[in-house]
Amino acid sequence: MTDAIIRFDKVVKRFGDLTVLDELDFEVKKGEKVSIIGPSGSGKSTVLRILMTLEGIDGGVVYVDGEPLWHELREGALLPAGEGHLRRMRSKLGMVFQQFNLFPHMTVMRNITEAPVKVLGLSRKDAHLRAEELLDLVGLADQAKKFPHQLSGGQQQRVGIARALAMRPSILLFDEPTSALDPELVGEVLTVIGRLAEEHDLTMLLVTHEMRFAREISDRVCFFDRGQIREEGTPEELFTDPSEDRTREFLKAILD
Ligand SMILES: Nc1ncnc2c1ncn2[C@@H]1O[C@H](COP(=O)(O)OP(=O)(O)OP(=O)(O)O)[C@@H](O)[C@H]1O
Repeated sequence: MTDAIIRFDKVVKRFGDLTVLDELDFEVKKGEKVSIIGPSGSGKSTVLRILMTLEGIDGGVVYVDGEPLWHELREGALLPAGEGHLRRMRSKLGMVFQQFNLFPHMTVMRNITEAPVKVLGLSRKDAHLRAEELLDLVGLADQAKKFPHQLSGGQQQRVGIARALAMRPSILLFDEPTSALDPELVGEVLTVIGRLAEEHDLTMLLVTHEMRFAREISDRVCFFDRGQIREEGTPEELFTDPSEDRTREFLKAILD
């Protein structure tokens, strides 16, 4: 038995001839905050996209909350999952995207309440009350009636975070949430993510090129290279005393 809420067990992912994940073993414990860093093209975003059921897998098994994500156990055999199973499993996870992905024609409030009403079946009133709490949490209580184009990138990303939280996921995934932002707007988004990291029950998995997050907020940092975890440890261990040459080279290039 393991207390992992996310477990990749020898997961293989290919795009044509390209093997992006090569029998990847990877675990995240409940409540843990984990950063994935590594060179471009090493498969970091693919890990998140598989968890969000946006990409299938070609081998191995992914477990979320103790259940196979891409498979269903039927009569003792692991068979490909049906749409109902995927939908149920997907509801455990929320994702914050690099490009915010807000609905441009909807107000901030509507962006946050739409899925809870349509997917979770919440009443408009309950969804609205919850959205107000979340807007407060991300420091945007006075922006509910605005449209995305009336907000800065940092504000849009904070709406993106509120929107993901509105679905009450137990796991929150972040795919380079600050890389589309002007440098002066990164801090406000990091502050909100840092606040969320104090929530013990929320599991967070973050792909980032922003070493401040990896350093300050995560319990564990994983260095990805060519579809494998080459090295992992606490931020202290990985940033101050990496044991692998590849990690050292990567950190030197990114921190110089
Ligand atoms: N839908 C796709 N079709 C074909 N190749 C893909 C697809 N998605 C990703 N890839 C390739 O898979 C590899 C891993 O992509 P992925 O986005 O996971 O990398 P990454 O580590 O997140 O990179 P980056 O830091 O640049 O975002 C890359 O070589 C990419 O070009």
